[in-house]
Amino acid sequence: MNVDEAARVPVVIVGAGPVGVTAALLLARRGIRSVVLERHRDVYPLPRAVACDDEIHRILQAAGVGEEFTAISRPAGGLRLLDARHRVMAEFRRSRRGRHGYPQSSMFDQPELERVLRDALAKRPECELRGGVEVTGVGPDTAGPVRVTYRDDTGEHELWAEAVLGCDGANSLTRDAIGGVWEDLHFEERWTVIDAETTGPVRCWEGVDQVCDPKQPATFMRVNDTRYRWEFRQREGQETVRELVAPWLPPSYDGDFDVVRETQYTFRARVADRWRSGRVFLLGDAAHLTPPFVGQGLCSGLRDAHNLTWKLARVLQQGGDERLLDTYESERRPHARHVVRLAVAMGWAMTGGQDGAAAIRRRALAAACRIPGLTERAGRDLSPPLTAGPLVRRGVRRGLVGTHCPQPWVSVGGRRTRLDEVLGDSFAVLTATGPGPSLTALAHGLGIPALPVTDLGDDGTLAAWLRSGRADAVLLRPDRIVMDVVPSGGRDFTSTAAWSPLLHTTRSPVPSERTAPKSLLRSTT
Ligand SMILES: O=C(O)/C=C/c1cccc(O)c1
Repeated sequence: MNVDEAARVPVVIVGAGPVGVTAALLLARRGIRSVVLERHRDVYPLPRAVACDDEIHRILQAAGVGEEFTAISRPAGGLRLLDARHRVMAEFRRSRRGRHGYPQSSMFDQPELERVLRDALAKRPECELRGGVEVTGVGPDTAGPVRVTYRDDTGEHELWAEAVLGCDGANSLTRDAIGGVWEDLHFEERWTVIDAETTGPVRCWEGVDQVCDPKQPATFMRVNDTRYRWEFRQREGQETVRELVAPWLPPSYDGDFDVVRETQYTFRARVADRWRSGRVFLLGDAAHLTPPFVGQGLCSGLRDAHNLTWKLARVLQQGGDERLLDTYESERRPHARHVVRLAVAMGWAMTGGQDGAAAIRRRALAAACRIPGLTERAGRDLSPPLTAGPLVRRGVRRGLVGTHCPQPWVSVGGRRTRLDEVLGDSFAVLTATGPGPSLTALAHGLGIPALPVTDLGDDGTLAAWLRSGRADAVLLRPDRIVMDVVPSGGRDFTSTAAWSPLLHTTRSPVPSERTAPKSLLRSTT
């Protein structure tokens, strides 16, 4: 293999959409350089994704743009299912303060989010964005660096990367390059998506409405002060935009109403059958396509970026165990598949059948949604715990393992901040009371903080959370997912022997931007 040394780069990211740029930022904050290759020269100006959940806001915090995202987003009230006459059948309320420390659901304009991400990228010396280029080849993936070829105005070029992240969307060239094919989860419908600006009195609430009318299923939401999104399943002899949106406007409304975008989409439910070949990975729409009915398409992509980047950084920079990389697909694929299936189920509730049985099913759904607590549980389950694996050590009880640690505000050294800022970007142990000698030794050996939650000055969230999982301590991964627990009354983690080899590295870590404060690391000695 003839590798041009001047063209070597640790990571090539194909695609500068939100997933690709977030991945670049997350790698940069761990000191990993990347080149991002993008077809368009600038941010694509039209709206697409409009919603995300609090886990995603926390990921954006990890990427360094949490506050910027707060500034361009607004908390959303939740999701309602309406019948054909727009009467509320069920309501899934979202809190303004979710477990991740942010509103459980937020609305935003995708070009604004992309601008925030690109501005952050431009400030990173570790990242280089090459816009206006067409990627022409990835791989083949053999031992050693992966060749990526691309074309621009000046001709053909190549890069040699330690790893390639294919964030190149539904028609991914990277997916083809690794021989990935779609698994079809059986949903395919043509919908019209309308984004409009108006200062008129649009009939709406603070969340998303799904109109469960098999004759004309529709989605509606307010995105910001003057921007609205409608989605309608296409039907024979479709009406004009003004006819379609008429039920949301006063009769004979003749004020301002500007259609920012009207487009036809085929909503599909698909998951790629493989997400990785050697050091080539698929993320975002290259790996999964989610109908938009639960607002999770982009969320899944950003979860991919968060899941993969800490593992990749550990392998590339610290000589971490290659088996860490196997866990990307084994953790993310079932999770994304679950979310796609949820979206399909929602689509079914909105569109499924016009016969008597379908009407009864819809009434049963509405009745079920009135059972106290059910809608909250349904809301939480949008992002299920990770399935068990080498980095998710689940024993007999499911408990906290595979779930996220909540992120309350904490006070450390007189400074009030969010928990993740204190824990840093590495592993961490949280204990209900002071860590005993064996946990102290373990944390010290791994160079990670071991913190009694009683020292963190939060509002009791963390202690209550540990109690709820009957855990005396948890081992948190860098993505803040619980990897293992010390059960109440136990002395040690349930399966240290199984996971500890995966945590050891052959090189000392390059300090990440969010290294836990020295004072906290000292508390383990
Ligand atoms: O479940 C929620 O809070 C939001 C759901 C959502 C968001 C955006 C678009 C949708 O069709 C659903």
